[in-house]
Amino acid sequence: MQHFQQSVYQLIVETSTNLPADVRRAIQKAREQEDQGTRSALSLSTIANNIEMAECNVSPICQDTGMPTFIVHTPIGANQIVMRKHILEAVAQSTKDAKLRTNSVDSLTGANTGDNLGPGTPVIHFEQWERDDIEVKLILKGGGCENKNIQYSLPAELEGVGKAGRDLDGIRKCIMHAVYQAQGQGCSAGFIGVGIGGDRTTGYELAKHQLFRKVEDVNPNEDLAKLEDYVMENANKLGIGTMGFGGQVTLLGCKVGVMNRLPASFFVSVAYNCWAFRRQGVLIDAGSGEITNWVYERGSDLPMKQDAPAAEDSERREVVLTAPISEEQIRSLKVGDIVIINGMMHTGRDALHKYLMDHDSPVDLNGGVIYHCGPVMAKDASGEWHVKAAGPTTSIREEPYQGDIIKKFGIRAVIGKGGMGAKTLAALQEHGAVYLNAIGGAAQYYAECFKKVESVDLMEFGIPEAMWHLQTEGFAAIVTMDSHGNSLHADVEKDSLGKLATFKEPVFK
Ligand SMILES: O=C(O)C[C@H](O)C(=O)O
Ligand code: SF4
Repeated sequence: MQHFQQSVYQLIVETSTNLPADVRRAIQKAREQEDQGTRSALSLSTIANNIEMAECNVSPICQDTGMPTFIVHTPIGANQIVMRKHILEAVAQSTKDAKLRTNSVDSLTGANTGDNLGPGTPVIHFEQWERDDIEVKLILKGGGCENKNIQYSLPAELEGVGKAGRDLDGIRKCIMHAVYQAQGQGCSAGFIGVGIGGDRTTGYELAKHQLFRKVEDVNPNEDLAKLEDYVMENANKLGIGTMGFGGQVTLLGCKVGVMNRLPASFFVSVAYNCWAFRRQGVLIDAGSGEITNWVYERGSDLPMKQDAPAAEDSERREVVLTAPISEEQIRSLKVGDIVIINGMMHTGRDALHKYLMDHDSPVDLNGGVIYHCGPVMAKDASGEWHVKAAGPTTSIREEPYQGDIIKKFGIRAVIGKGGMGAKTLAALQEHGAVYLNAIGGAAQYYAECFKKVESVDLMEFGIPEAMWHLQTEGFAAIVTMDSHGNSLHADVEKDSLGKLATFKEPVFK
């Protein structure tokens, strides 16, 4: 077992930096289905580029490397205590090497352990099997899509689709609703794992286990196979599209599992996974600890097709802005414009927004740009910081604070993903600011725009939550909420709710 730790390390690096071939094929297919030249199609091209960049840079596809969750099958009699120790060491090492973000945070104090180890993290499940080798599977599921998981207790009355009973048709309605409620916030197009039955805990566990199925497999249960096909065909009619920009492809995969339940309970649990569907596995020789095979076809076998330059779209304006930005420049922007940002950008997410409510900002934010982002950073030998992965985080979490902070500090642009709510929209209008949607998960693509790390404040919040001051060049994002009261997110949500309602009539009797 000399090489076991190194094998697990290799698995972590591969999972974080190289999407497997079945996931790549699903994304490739989505690109073929999406209308060319639309916002969703352009975003899918960026996603495809980002996948290639991550593989080439051996750096995280998305900065949120999620909750590392291992499922380990061992031969009878194998020493699981030693294996656990090696897995923890491999996790700490890959964090140190910036292959994983420092993602383990004390829930009460907010302190980041800095090595991804702590109570409950990582998650390791051991199971024995009657084979001589070891199998280690790993999923890195990010927090943003985890927040879009949902559990239904049937019977229920659901927005859009109405009554959902304790039968296959009720389950169908739950799944359609689950895709709708995620909107673009979990970085659609996504994959869903569904668990029918169990209790609240095992239902979710079953749902997550479905994510380990290969994208192209067929459910052995005929009813569930039909349900999966139905969802794959119809969820895309909701029109949510990539990142919630509207479009033809909203869902890339649907896998449903079933287990028994208690007479009183009927749970339908849905695990939503973003397009950055990072899961891989290895078979390991129990004697040497060396990898003998990969469980999922590796991504390197299927390069993502690169696009010819996108066709000119006369409807879409491209505006270059250098921070600090004036109110006049902002007022001239409208939903749909592409903005290219140069100059200084400041990261800020959950801890910073709460902090700024009753503290001064460490730097002048007048005319400034706030980026909802928790990057992966690495320090070189000379002590200089470098951005290793830096896509946007889900902005809606800052909704309680954002409007007040924009006005208090004179911020002109907020960049994030998934959109924000009515309070922020009103503040954008009142103060003269915009919300720009960046492409979630495109962490390598955006990291390249940060030419220099100027400085950092509030490091006591930990690397992802600190306020990084970044010299930026050519950061492209789309205006999805402008200073005239328009919100693409509100429009897509309303439109998709209307579409959801068309799935109200029974299908499985
Ligand atoms: O934590 C992050 O950086 C992103 C998160 O996964 C999100 O989708 O909001
Ligand atoms: S930012 Fe998007 S792609 Fe990255 S983990 Fe979160 S949901 Fe997934």
